[in-house]
Amino acid sequence: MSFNVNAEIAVCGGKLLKLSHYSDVVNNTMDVNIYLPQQYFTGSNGKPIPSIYFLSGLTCTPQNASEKAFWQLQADKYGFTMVFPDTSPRGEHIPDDPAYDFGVGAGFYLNATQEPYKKYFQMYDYVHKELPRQLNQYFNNNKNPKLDFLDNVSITGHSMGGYGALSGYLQNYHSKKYKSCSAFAPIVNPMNVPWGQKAFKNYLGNDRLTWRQYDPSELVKQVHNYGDDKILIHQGTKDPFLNENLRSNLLIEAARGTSWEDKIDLRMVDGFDHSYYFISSFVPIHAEFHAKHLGLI
Ligand SMILES: N[C@@H](CCC(=O)N[C@@H](CS)C(=O)NCC(=O)O)C(=O)O
Repeated sequence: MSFNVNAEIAVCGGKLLKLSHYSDVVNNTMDVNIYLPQQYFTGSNGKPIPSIYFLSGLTCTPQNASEKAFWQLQADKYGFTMVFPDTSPRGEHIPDDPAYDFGVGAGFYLNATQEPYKKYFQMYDYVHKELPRQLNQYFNNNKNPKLDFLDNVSITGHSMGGYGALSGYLQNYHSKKYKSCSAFAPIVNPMNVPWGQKAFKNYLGNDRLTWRQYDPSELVKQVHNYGDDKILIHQGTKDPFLNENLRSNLLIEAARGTSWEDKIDLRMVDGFDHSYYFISSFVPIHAEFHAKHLGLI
């Protein structure tokens, strides 16, 4: 398994690598950006450098967050690597939809079971399994890890990617795959909102039972929080998608009476919209939250 280095860009104290590689699970070439913090170059006291995976929202490539979220300053401050995966496979041959909310740029971080999507849209296995394995192999040659992509890792994301982070964290909660999870303006209950219903119906079929394995508001009822773990969420009050598609209060309601009650720290922030102006404003708080769980502070 190998990566092509398409660009190596000096940012803050480290380097942003724009990579592409072949994914066997999505049967396609995938782009991914990695920010290596300054500690990678100056030394991290012999400890492997942990990673945070940032899952982006609808229409995004790995570039949006790399250019506009300002994670790099935080990565240098605490000493973690950032991984920015793409939101779907891309290319003329990838089944798409005329609208921005489905198909290319809208993989919804799940494993499609329906034609014609299932051959390529296996984004759950890609993000949570194959990509970390391939990164480990490429950067560490499977020994003496200098960069930790597998064990001491956390996950976050925005909008569709916020849902992807919550869903992936909860689905892998019992194996402690992720040390912590946060989200910016996530779709918290995809089964019950238009963006999610369109995606789940087309990728997973009409049987709503199969949708539940991915829905954060269902997963909080199924997955027991045995470790007093908290999830951090920021949501802007002037987000144009809040009332129809994001509906963050539904997660709080779903968690009521479960082991996640009072464990979801939803912070409604006055006047913020859905954009990277909003995301970048709260990245420092999320960075500190994850840095604590990754043992960096
Ligand atoms: N108005 C957007 C709707 C989609 C959207 O707002 N996407 C968010 C994620 S859900 C985003 O991050 N867009 C790219 C950006 O702001 O850089 C479009 O049609 O492109």
